[in-house]
Amino acid sequence: MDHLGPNHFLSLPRPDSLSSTASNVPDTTTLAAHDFDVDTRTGFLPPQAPISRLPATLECWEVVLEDAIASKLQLGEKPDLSDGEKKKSEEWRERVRKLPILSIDELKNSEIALRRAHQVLGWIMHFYIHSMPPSEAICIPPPITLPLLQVSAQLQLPPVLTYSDDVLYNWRLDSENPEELPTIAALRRCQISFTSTTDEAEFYLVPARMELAGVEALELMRSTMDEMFVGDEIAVRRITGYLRELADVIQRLRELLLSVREGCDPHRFYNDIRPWFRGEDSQAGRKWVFEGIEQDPNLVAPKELSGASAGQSTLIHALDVFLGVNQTSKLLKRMQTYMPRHHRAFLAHLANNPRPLRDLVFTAATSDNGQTKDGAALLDAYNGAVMALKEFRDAHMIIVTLYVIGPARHAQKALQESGQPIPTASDYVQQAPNDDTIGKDQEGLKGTGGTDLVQFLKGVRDQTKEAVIKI
Ligand code: HEM
Repeated sequence: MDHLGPNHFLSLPRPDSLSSTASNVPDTTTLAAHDFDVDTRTGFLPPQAPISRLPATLECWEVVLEDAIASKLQLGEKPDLSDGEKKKSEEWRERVRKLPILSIDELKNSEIALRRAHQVLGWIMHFYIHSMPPSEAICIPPPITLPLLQVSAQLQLPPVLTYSDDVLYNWRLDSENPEELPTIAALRRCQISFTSTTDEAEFYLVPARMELAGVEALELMRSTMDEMFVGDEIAVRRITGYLRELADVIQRLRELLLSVREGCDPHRFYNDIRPWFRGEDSQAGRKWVFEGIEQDPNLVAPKELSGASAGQSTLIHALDVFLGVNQTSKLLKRMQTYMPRHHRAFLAHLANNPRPLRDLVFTAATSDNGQTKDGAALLDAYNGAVMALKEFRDAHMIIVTLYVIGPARHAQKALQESGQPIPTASDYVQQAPNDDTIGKDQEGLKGTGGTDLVQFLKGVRDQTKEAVIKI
């Protein structure tokens, strides 16, 4: 934490979130709610490289994670695992079970150390679960259960790898200078990965670069909101300009998204990388049992755990909220609970804007019993930004087809030919039980063509398009 200024809110002593009503504890939560942990230069990414080591007393977590990476643990579901690989993986899991149960008290004063602990413990847990043979029950041992659940409670995050663990706080710079800000060009290395491949690193770095490109969008949102406060004719003209710029930024986000094809091979991604960060809800009903949870009466067993997804990127949700796109998918909403709480607060702040952009556009475009020139230009700029977001989602569907649906069909065909059981659609999309958008029909969920995933993404894309204002 040394590199953050002493007045940065993340440097202040943090209250124990489980006992924040104590009168002698400084309440920094209000302060945090004002700051939102959004940097004017780096947006939702932290301005300085995340720490890469926990305090010395927790070193054994770092070491056991390093071991997993160095020994190239394989997915337990791989059909062609050698006896040596199986043994190596069982021995590593044995080491995890024998770890001491360590206290997290030392971390409680540092948001940044807590983040690293969530990341390291989450990564160990995913290695543990997904290196197991698929026939075994999933029991997470107490040395992981207790600190992971305690750290997660402090951060108000679910005890599972999230987008913040694998993207927001998972990069490093080549520079020796800890003050150096990340740039799109400089983001070339991640901190932790399952496979140590450049494909996996690119899968994390592409969205990180998008977060940086999105800083301009956040700035445009802020300027727009300032102008909306004024609300006169000049403000309308300025907002028109900002919305045109916003459409360009979204267009750049689209190009960056498509650039994932340059560094990440779709079949390697689908077969070797993606299975590692599956959550409990993509495990065909295999429950995750958190052993030892009863040892801490403050802990509660999580109800549902989805794997990490860029769907948890606050930036994309912020674009929806700002433009007034009415997203009704419960899955999309649920993804917000996987975001850092300050970023969730940022979304809530945007959503509670007393002067919604759409209202202004509608009023300006319909005033004077007809379209004024300025009103018509604003309407055009607004619709342009909405359509840019729709085109971003079209591009995202191309990526999902290339990286998930295509390889899934390929794998399914190979399985059919080999006579083995066919996977369910839960392999393709994180399920939200009773979600309004996906898989109402359980038969549909059992389909193997990824149709539910397509329906979900199409639904979100179509709702974006519906935000276009027609007068
Ligand atoms: C190879 C790259 C990618 C793949 C394979 C992929 C796959 C998926 C999948 C399967 C979903 C459905 C929900 C889930 O299972 O999590 C999803 C949703 C989503 N992804 Fe991606 N994704 C990729 C890259 C990205 C990037 C770089 C971003 C932007 C930072 C992004 C943003 C989203 C968003 C916002 C959603 C929620 C649906 C929406 O708002 O349109 N994805 N993605």
